[in-house]
Amino acid sequence: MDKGWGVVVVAAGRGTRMGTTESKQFLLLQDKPVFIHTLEVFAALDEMREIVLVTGAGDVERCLNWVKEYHLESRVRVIPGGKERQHSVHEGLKALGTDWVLVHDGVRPFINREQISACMTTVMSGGGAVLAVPVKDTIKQVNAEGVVTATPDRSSLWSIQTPQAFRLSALLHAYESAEKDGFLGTDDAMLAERQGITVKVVEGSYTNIKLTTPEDLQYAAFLLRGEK
Ligand SMILES: Nc1ccn([C@@H]2O[C@H](COP(=O)(O)OP(=O)(O)OP(=O)(O)O)[C@@H](O)[C@H]2O)c(=O)n1
Ligand SMILES: C[C@](O)(CO)[C@H](O)COP(=O)(O)O
Repeated sequence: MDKGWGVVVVAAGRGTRMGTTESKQFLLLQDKPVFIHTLEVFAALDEMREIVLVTGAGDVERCLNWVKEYHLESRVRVIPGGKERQHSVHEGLKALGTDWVLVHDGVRPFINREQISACMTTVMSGGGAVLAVPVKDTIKQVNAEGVVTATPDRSSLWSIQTPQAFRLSALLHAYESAEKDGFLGTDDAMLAERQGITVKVVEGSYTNIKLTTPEDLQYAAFLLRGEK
């Protein structure tokens, strides 16, 4: 029997680039913590059998309190993460018992049901599926002296987002292999690609931003006024 879908929502980072005292996943947008906005999107999907929130060891308790405050306790488990995003995702994957998994950044609160469904549909035809948008700027490779060394063809460049969808067993294997080899990637697909897994992009939206630097907060507030 198919054990369905689970999602790992990672929210164990420190948000160094945001520069706020409070970690960015706990900042309030319209009086609600960023990660709660994110969780609510997944919790509203009936097909999401398991939802695991991964947060800092010292934040588990307050996350559980928020989860209760927003009536998500029957849907969401909270576990501690690790030093890097990859370690946090790995902990989340180990906590799941589903056949399929989505990995999503807790600090991407503008994900929507249609984009999640598109990733789920795509991955079920094989390999992996990641939400992404074509890059809009010209991209240049620049060396340590600030000199341009290459201008890659923009038509083949995509900016990669989350969710990233896989068969759980395949992604777990990729994570174990990366750990054994001491390989650290910046997204989940990189680890799958190392295993020869074909990863497809699913065209998403430029509004599925990752809250990373301070100006993202103003844009997020603007988006929220229009969307929610
Ligand atoms: N050890 C870590 C590091 C990151 N993340 C999560 O991974 C997502 C994307 O990471 P990023 O934007 O880099 O978050 P931070 O690591 O918090 O930011 P920074 O690199 O600026 O410190 C975030 O939801 C973040 O909480 C995590 O769960 N565990
Ligand atoms: C996974 C990710 O959000 C895809 O864009 C991104 O790679 C996370 O990277 P970061 O270095 O943790 O910001």
